[in-house]
Amino acid sequence: MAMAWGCALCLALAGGALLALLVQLLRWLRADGDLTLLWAERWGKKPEHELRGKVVWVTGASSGIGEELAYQLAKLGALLAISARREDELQRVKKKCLQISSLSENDILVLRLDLTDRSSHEAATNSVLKHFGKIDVLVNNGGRSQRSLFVDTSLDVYNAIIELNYLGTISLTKYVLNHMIQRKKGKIVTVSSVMGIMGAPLATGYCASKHALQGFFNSLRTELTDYPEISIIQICPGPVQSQIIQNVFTENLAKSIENSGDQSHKMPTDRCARLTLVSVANGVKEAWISDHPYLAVCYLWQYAPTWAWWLMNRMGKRRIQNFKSGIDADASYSRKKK
Ligand SMILES: NC(=O)c1ccc[n+]([C@@H]2O[C@H](COP(=O)([O-])OP(=O)(O)OC[C@H]3O[C@@H](n4cnc5c(N)ncnc54)[C@H](O)[C@@H]3O)[C@@H](O)[C@H]2O)c1
Repeated sequence: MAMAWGCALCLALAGGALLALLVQLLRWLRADGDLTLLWAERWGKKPEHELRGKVVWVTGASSGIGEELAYQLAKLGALLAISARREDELQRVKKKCLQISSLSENDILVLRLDLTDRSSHEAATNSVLKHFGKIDVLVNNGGRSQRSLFVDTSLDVYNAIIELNYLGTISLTKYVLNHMIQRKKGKIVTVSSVMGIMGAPLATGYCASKHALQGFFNSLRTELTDYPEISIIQICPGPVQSQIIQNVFTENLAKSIENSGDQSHKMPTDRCARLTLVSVANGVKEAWISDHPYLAVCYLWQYAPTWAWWLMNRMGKRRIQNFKSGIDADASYSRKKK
C-alpha cells in the first residue's frame, strides 16, 4: 500500500516537473503555437503569397475568429465568400473588408447560411461556385461552445451541439469536397479546438463535438491520399477573444449565459487568425494555437495522458469554481489574470 502511494506521489511529482519544464521551454520560445506551426511562421510560406487571389469561403464570419479571418484575408487579396445566419452583420463585415483592402464589391460574396439547415448546403455551395467559378479554401469556422455541467443539461442541448458543430460542418464539407475532387485540389480548413484534443468540465458536449470533428477529418484525410493537392487542415485554438462565451449553449436551449465574464485575458483574435492563415498557407495538418498552460497541456495530453488527467482534474475544479462565481471559466490560468 505504502509502495503504491509512493509510486503515485513520484508519478505526480514527475508529471508536475515535466509540465513545469515544458511550460518554461515553450515560454522561453515565446510559444503560442505548436512547434511545427511556429517553424512554418518563421521559415515557411507566407499567407500573403499563398492566398492572394484564392477563393476562400469562411463560415461563422459575422463575429470573432471568422470575422477577423475575413479582414486578414481581404487585406492579403483573397476573394471572399462570407457566411453566417445574420445577413446585416455580414454586410457590416463586408463593408469593413472593402475599407481596409483593395478588393471591390464583386470580390466579396455575402451568403446567408445556417449550418444546421443541411438541406440548404448544396444550393449555398452552388451559389459560391456560380459567383467565383471555384472554391480554393473552405474554412469551417461557425460553431458554438457550452457552459453547463452534464448532470444539469438537457439532452436536447447535446443534440443541438452535434447538429451544429459536427453534422453542419461535415455536411457543408461534403458538397465543397465534391467540387475539390473534380478539380483535384483545394483546402478544407476546420476550426476545431484544443477541446478536440483534451477534455474539460462544463463543455462535455462541446468537447465531444470537437473530438468528433478531429476523428472525422483525420479519417477523411486518409481517404484522400489519391488527391495529394487536397489538404485537410485542423485548427485547434485555446481560449481566444471572441463572442463565443456570449453565444454558448447552457443547460437548456432557451437559456442564455447570465454573465460571460471578462474575456480580455485570452489570446487576441488577430493573433489566432494570423496563425490560422500561416497553417493554411503551409498545409499544417493539425495546428495548436494557444497561450499557456493549454498549449503545454496539449503536449502532455498527447504524450503523457495519465499526467494530463491528473492535472486536468485540478484545473477542472478551478474552472467550475470560476464559472459558478461568475468569472470566465479559464480566468485563473491565463497570462493576464482577471
Ligand atoms: N474563441 C475561443 O476561445 C475558441 C477556442 C477554440 C475554438 N473555437 C472555435 O472557433 C470557431 C469560431 O468561434 P468564435 O470564438 O469566433 O465565436 P463567435 O461566437 O464569436 O463566432 C461564431 C460564429 O459562428 C456563427 N454561427 C453560430 N451558429 C451558427 C449556425 N447555426 N449557422 C451558421 N453560423 C453559425 C456565429 O454567427 C458566429 O459568426 C468555433 O468553431 C469555435 O468552436 C473558439
